[in-house]
Amino acid sequence: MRIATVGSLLRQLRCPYVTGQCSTSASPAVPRLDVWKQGLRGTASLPARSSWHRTFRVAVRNSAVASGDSYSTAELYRAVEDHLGKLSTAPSIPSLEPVKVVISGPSGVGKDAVIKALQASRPDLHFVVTATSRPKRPGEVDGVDYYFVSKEQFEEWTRSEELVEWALVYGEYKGIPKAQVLDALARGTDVIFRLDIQGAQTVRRKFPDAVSIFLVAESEAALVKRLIDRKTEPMDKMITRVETARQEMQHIGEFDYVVLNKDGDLQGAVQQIDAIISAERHRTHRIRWQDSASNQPPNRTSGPKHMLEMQKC
Ligand SMILES: Nc1ncnc2c1ncn2[C@@H]1O[C@H](COP(=O)(O)OP(=O)(O)OP(=O)(O)O)[C@@H](O)[C@H]1O
Repeated sequence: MRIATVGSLLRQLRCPYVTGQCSTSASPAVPRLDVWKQGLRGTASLPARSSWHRTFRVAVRNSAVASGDSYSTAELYRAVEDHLGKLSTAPSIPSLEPVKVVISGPSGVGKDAVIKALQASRPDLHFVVTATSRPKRPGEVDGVDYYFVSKEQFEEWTRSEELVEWALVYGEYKGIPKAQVLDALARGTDVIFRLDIQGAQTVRRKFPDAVSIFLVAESEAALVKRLIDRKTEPMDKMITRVETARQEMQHIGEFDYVVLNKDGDLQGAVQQIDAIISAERHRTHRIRWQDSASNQPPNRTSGPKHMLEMQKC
């Protein structure tokens, strides 16, 4: 039996030096290259369903020997490096650009409820804490649900441009302090914004790559029932909210996704939002390639000359 190293075999099998026949086998599971060169016959089997550099087996036979031989993983790994140059151990995904997610929808649809439930299941996300001048509702915690600040303090922040966005909504200020957002993004943490329609428009203008989700109830009637049950608004304010909600529904088309927050199925809405965030996290344009100024994956196609030659056969 005549045994060659994989490297030397492949060198011998290079197509330009082959005299005689060069063909791939008919079996799609194990493409095979049969080569005759003078007195030597070589067979390279390339298992197609596994990572070829780990399982690549080469049996070399001269015309007198019927069976092949196999090599250890380390030998094969070395042979592959021999052939293609040093294999890179750099991570395939160096790092990912964090996702900015805007969750919006009409008043009473359940933005706060959804975000609270999402917080419990996704502690890895940064949930932007909005600052507001409205009074605290029972059960709300300063710094957790909102930063509750005075109108004077809020106006001072707007003057010193310390807010990503802000608005006067139903006579109260609401806005997002800048520092927490920039800090989270710098740490590579995904950021979730909870915003009304107006705020969502501003944030999308400032962060055009933000992913926006519009939350809806199953009907206008269901939305009003939620507002009534919440017992936080007097009748005149509630009517204003419902009127505004009608106008806000016209903006659905500006958003990337719509999620139904069905009555009694808060978790269903949370799961859908979770799935959207996960999918968005895996978009290829979020990969930050560190070894290229153009943010492109490194080019590793220059090495495998023999493989390319084999494919040409
Ligand atoms: N899927 C649901 N099923 C039943 N009730 C819900 C659901 N989602 C939210 N709610 C209830 O509806 C009411 C309104 O929800 P929430 O306060 O979260 O709305 P919101 O969109 O944040 O409103 P606003 O913009 O006015 O602050 C709350 O009492 C909440 O508990």
